Amino acid sequence: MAARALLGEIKKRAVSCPAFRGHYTFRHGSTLVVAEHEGGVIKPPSLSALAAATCLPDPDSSVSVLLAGSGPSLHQAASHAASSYPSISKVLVADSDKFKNPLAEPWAKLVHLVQHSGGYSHIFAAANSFGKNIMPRVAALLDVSPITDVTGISDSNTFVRPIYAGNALCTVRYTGASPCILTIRSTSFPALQKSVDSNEASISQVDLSTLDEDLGRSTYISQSSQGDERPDLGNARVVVTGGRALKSAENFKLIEALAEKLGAAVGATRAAVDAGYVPNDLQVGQTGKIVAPELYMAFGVSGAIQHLAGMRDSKVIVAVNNDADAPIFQVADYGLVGDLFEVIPELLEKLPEKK
Ligand SMILES: Cc1cc2nc3c(=O)[nH]c(=O)nc-3n(C[C@H](O)[C@H](O)[C@H](O)COP(=O)(O)OP(=O)(O)OC[C@H]3O[C@@H](n4cnc5c(N)ncnc54)[C@H](O)[C@@H]3O)c2cc1C
Repeated sequence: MAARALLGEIKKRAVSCPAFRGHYTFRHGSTLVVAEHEGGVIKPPSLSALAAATCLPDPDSSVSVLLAGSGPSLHQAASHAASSYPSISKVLVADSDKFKNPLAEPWAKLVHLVQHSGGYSHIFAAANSFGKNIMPRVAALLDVSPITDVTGISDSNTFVRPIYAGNALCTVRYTGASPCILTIRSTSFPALQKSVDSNEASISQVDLSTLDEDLGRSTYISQSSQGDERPDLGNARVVVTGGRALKSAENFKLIEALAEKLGAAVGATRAAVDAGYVPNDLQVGQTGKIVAPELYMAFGVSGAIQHLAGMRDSKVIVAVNNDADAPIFQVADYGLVGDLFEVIPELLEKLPEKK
């Protein structure tokens, strides 16, 4: 590629990637994205990891995506990925019951196997429960140090990640051996969009004949999550969160009723989770989920630093608290000093019925 065209291509990538913070440097290699799928499509957090992978400023690099599991939905997801996203050059499919559930041991061995044959320079996954479960084990098997929770990419070896519960951003340079393993904060990289142009990435089956038979000691038992009628907390456009002030699981139903009316996901503080009002998969914060919805409504939430770490990137924050000095008001765009037991019933009464 002529130098001018090459530079143009790199600039184009930089412009299309909002989290690209860097200079135009070169790398040589290819990238693997370990992705989750559901219902025949790649899940949104993995699409964010794919978007991040396209931010690496090397026009000659290729992005492969690894999908694993079994059944028709795996193959549907592979065809969909291969035809919908021009930035994907190859889809690798590992079809086996061993990967039906996201258990870290078999998945890590799979990624290790794929890395062995592909020699990727970078391996990406979302920093959600899937990526956080699998990638540290992959890094240990490959004897490299992972960089977690990346929010920005400066160049192919330099990344930005939050520290001190999101109160500071740290720029880190990876100087270890290949591959560079990264987990990506999905809220910092808008999910890769489907293209109207048709794409024909190749689809290949991963040869599992050399996969280690000993796939670890963990056994999958079951998975429970919020009902299908509610949007997923990590990707919802609106989140309604309740804190300790709700006082009981029974009262927390007020938050659920409001979320229902707004078509929102329900969130909770750790204090509300610890008190048993709601299960811990609803916790937002440093040790819970990181969310960045268009609207975040917090009721009876003090705004502890560990909670803010999980929601401060929300576009509009609304807080209702009966203490005018509550720290949540420092990050809120709209604040109401009031009693949530009066405010929520009034909102429920005045908001129109969900269509
Ligand atoms: C290592 C570590 C990790 C943590 N991780 C997380 C995390 O991921 N997520 C998280 O949320 N926390 C986390 N925490 C806990 C965090 O420090 C706080 O304790 C927690 O967020 C407080 O929850 P809260 O706001 O519901 O409760 P409180 O701090 O008790 O606040 C309740 C608020 O409700 C208001 N209030 C009371 N009654 C009413 C009423 N009737 N109407 C309106 N307002 C009312 C009060 O004024 C108060 O501001 C972590 C702590 C540690 C040490």
